[in-house]
Amino acid sequence: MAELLLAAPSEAAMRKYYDKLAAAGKGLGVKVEQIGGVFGKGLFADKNFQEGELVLRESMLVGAQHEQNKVDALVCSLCFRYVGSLELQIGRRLVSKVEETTKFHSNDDTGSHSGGEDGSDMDLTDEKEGSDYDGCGCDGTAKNNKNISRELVDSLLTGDLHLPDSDRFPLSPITVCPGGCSEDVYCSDVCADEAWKAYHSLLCTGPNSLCKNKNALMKFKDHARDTNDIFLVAAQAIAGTLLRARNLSNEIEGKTSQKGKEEAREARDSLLEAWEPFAMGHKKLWWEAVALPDDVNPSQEDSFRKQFKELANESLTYLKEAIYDEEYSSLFDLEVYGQIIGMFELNNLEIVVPSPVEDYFIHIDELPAEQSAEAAKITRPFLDALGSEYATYCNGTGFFALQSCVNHSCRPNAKAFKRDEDKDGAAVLLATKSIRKGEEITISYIDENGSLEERQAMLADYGFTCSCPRCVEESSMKIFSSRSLAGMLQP
Ligand SMILES: C[S@@+](CC[C@H](N)C(=O)[O-])C[C@H]1O[C@@H](n2cnc3c(N)ncnc32)[C@H](O)[C@@H]1O
Repeated sequence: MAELLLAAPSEAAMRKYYDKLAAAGKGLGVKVEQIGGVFGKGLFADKNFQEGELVLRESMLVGAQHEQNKVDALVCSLCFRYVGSLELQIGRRLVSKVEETTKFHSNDDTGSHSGGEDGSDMDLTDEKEGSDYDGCGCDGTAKNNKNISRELVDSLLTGDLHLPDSDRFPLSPITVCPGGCSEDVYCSDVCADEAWKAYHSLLCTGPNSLCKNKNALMKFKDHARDTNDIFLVAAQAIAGTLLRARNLSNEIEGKTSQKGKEEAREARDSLLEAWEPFAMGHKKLWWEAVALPDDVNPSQEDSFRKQFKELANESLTYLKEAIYDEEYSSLFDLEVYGQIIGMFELNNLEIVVPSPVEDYFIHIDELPAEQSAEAAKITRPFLDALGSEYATYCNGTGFFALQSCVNHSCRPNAKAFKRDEDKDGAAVLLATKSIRKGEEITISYIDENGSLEERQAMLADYGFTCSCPRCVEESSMKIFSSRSLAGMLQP
């Protein structure tokens, strides 16, 4: 049965799936076509696009914010929109800094802040001469930061301190997880409900979770956080497929009363249908897809790949303990797990959502001089305490049905670009030149300004040798010129 999940989909199945997406209004004006050869399938224009026009805006199928980014940005777990308030976003970031400072300067007498009575002209920092982070063992970027008191940070967290003009940057109030876990928050009931139905009901560690072994689930999550958070995205794919397959089976069961063999066939058909979005993605086993880092000796390649396989096996063992379902056992096959993660490795999109915190400080800076100076009396200490990290964005990784079909070109006609209205985790592509109906839509996975050799080296990390028209032209020019040179050198 696992072989069925691992098999490449037929062209007819592929066409049916992408036509279904088009009928559902996904990717208006584009279509997926089989190209063949090294290119596999690609995304094509189904109408003419002008330069600068939106080509694609698509929500992710599965995805997660990077674990280490969670303190920098509190976002909806489903759509990645910032939530809460600006004060909360800033306060959360500063808590960890205060903790770091307390840890490393626990013997310092930094005192409490000395503010004016009304708070309007107070010096909000706890800065002490020479008390910057220098030499405290924090990371390099923190060296520019200035200290701030825990009380002030708390006033941001509790909402007691309202920053000037922050209401111009409203964020959606936090919607908590319906399962009662504190790991995931949402921007609305709609997102909370969608995530719950799509995968979270099985991956929630809260009291209402449908996971049968929360202890194992917690171990699975800890393992992913300690090793590679791509496992968390893979778990969404497995849990989502499982939930969809169960629902489809229930629907069929409702229509028929046949038992035995028929039931087994229903389970298989439901699983294959539920697996469809992942069946379509370009895949390779993860431990075979990861590029060999420069610092690993090629003679060690086998053991390097074995370690990745072992890591995937550990992760899958925990996940199995947590949510295994005998009826859909093939979903928990190591090769299937390896293919899912490999698919993310080859197709994933790094998601970046610009921060309202950055927009806010820019806004304060750009206010008329007097207003800006007045506001800065309150905001400057927070900006100083945040240091260069004030502009840190939300980032994560996601898998998208249509965007994952876009091939690379060193002479692309589109680019991934977030417009002002794209303050979420959607994938957005804009045309960088006019694109005619029927033309393939391509983006550059790398900085395409380098030489042929530089580009090929960068693309080696993506696991393929580029065969785009520019590379083909430049390679043949190179062959031609080296042949001419050889001819000239011949006696
Ligand atoms: C994100 S996927 C693009 C969709 C893919 N062609 C498919 O069939 O699903 C990236 C993979 O497409 C292939 N590919 C994309 N651009 C290519 C290029 N310029 N030259 C050769 N292969 C390319 C490589 O196999 C690469 O790993």
